[in-house]
Amino acid sequence: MTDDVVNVRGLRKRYGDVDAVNGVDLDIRRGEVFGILGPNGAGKSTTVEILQGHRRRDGGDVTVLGQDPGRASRAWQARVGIVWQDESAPAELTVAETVRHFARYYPAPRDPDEVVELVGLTAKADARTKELSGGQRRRLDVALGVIGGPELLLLDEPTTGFDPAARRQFWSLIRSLAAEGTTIILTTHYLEEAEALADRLAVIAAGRVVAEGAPASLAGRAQARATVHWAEPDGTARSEETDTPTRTVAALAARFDGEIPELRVTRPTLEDVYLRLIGPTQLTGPEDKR
Ligand SMILES: Nc1ncnc2c1ncn2[C@@H]1O[C@H](COP(=O)(O)OP(=O)(O)OP(=O)(O)O)[C@@H](O)[C@H]1O
Repeated sequence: MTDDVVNVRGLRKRYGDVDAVNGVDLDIRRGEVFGILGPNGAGKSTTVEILQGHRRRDGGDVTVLGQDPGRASRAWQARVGIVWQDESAPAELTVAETVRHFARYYPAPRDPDEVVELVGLTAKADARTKELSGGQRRRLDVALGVIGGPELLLLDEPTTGFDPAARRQFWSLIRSLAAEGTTIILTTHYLEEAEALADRLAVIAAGRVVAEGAPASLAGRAQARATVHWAEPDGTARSEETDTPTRTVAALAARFDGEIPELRVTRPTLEDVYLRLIGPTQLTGPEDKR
């Protein structure tokens, strides 16, 4: 018996002559925060839409919470929460009214006041949704995604347009949902966000998974050589790639007889490995999306 919430094998989706998803495999475990990265047009949103049953696939096998999303029941739909890009709540209702309104669609909803509190909108509970800032509106979208008490929450680029403080607050919201046992799948273009939140990541490029793993070890990152940087007494910047940075630093410390000027030891960042994975052809610019 597997404890996977999502199993995808050979997923394919074609729009006209565009292979949007071209053989994606994914296994996502219960309770995991799973990040999907990839350049514009890579097939991330299409994949997430298929997982939610919003879009039909052209090929492959997909199981989400034990069912095929293409043929899922209403009861199954209540177990999957979703936060789309550019969601819009009814403009004239207040935050509290909107959340209570959406709660009625679910057989076993969470407490609306508790959900408003969870997303940090208690102070805005009586504000009309049209009076909310972009970040506050996004929090309301998340509230609507979780009001049904989903086992699986799908978030497509949830923090686009957030200021840095709002993004941090959103991260703690995601962490508290994960701590409650919700499985979370999110797409993002923010590598820092992927690194902060995801237990595992998949990088999708041109409709395929090109790498998968924990952020710290993705694409051999954990085994990558370190680079030791320092400055010579005349100010010349120097660096050396090495498998044994401690030994290099010790040798430098002996040579400098104490503090090593401008000493830094670096390893490839997630952005370094990501850019290498997606390859130069993906860096020519964002393609037209729809
Ligand atoms: N409804 C549609 N009709 C036709 N083509 C589409 C449609 N939706 C997506 N596509 C195309 O499918 C490909 C994958 O799009 P998708 O939205 O899944 O990418 P994405 O990885 O989510 O991109 P982004 O990071 O820009 O949101 C793109 O080439 C896009 O132009």
